[in-house]
Amino acid sequence: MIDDWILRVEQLSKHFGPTCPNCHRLTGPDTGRSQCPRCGTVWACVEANLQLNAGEVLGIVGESGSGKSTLLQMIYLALRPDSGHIWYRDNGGPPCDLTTLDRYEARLFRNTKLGIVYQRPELGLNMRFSVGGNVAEKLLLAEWRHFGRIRTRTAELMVKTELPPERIDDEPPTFSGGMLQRVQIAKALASRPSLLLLDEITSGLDVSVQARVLDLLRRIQWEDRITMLLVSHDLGVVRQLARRTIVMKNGHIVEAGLTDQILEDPQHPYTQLLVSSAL
Ligand SMILES: Nc1ncnc2c1ncn2[C@@H]1O[C@H](COP(=O)(O)OP(=O)(O)OP(=O)(O)O)[C@@H](O)[C@H]1O
Repeated sequence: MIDDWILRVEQLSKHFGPTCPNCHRLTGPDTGRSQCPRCGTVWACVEANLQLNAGEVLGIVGESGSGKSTLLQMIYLALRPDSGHIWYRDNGGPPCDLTTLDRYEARLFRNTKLGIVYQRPELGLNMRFSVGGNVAEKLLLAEWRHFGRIRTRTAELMVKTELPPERIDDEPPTFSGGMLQRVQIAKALASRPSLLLLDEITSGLDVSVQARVLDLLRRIQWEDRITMLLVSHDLGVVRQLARRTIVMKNGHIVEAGLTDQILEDPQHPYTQLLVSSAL
């Protein structure tokens, strides 16, 4: 099981700004800052390491600005890291460093092997396309060419994500908030990705709607054994899905371990604060 990894992130870093010799001393969890007060550089993600095993859900928690989305966007190959590696392997095959892919290879990888769902549906969906059009967009980018098969796959995905298939030609603005998240999930799953990235997908939803989306993800994970990376500022959400969790603060991973253990016996003072505020 230990060796059953599909994604391994090594020393991954990203900053925004010019940098100066004081940056490292003046930023990070000990200082409570991500932004260097001398030169203004934001250290969004610093030397992050993580491993995702096939079929598991890994949670990433941390306050706003701690670097969760930056880390996710680098893994989604939408943001180039400054340094570090993102190793990927299929079924125990030879590892490939995704940071070495050119733009065309990265786009194809993203469209075939990865799916992403955002907090804001307009980031994941084309709001002027119908549900069918959105799923077709993803599948065409993954090099599906047969219209009939695309249509059948869309109807299948709508059933899977508990959307009425007769609404296949309706546009996103006519759906409710919870339904929009399910449309995003349908689109993200279209090409049967190996890894599903979830960025604050239940934030802003009513508690009952949130519970239904989380139930759906739990069922999908159980049925398809799909590997998921779940980003949330809410430990309560992560606890429901993720067996392991990493905690980020000011661009750094400050704690990692089994979610239950983190909740019961948090080690880092910041995690202790997170846990006490979640209780
Ligand atoms: N393109 C950018 N240019 C400059 N700074 C950026 C850019 N993208 C992110 N940042 C900064 O990097 C830091 C980490 O941001 P990030 O969005 O990764 O945090 P987060 O933990 O996902 O927060 P949130 O939950 O609010 O999205 C923040 O200080 C943010 O302002």
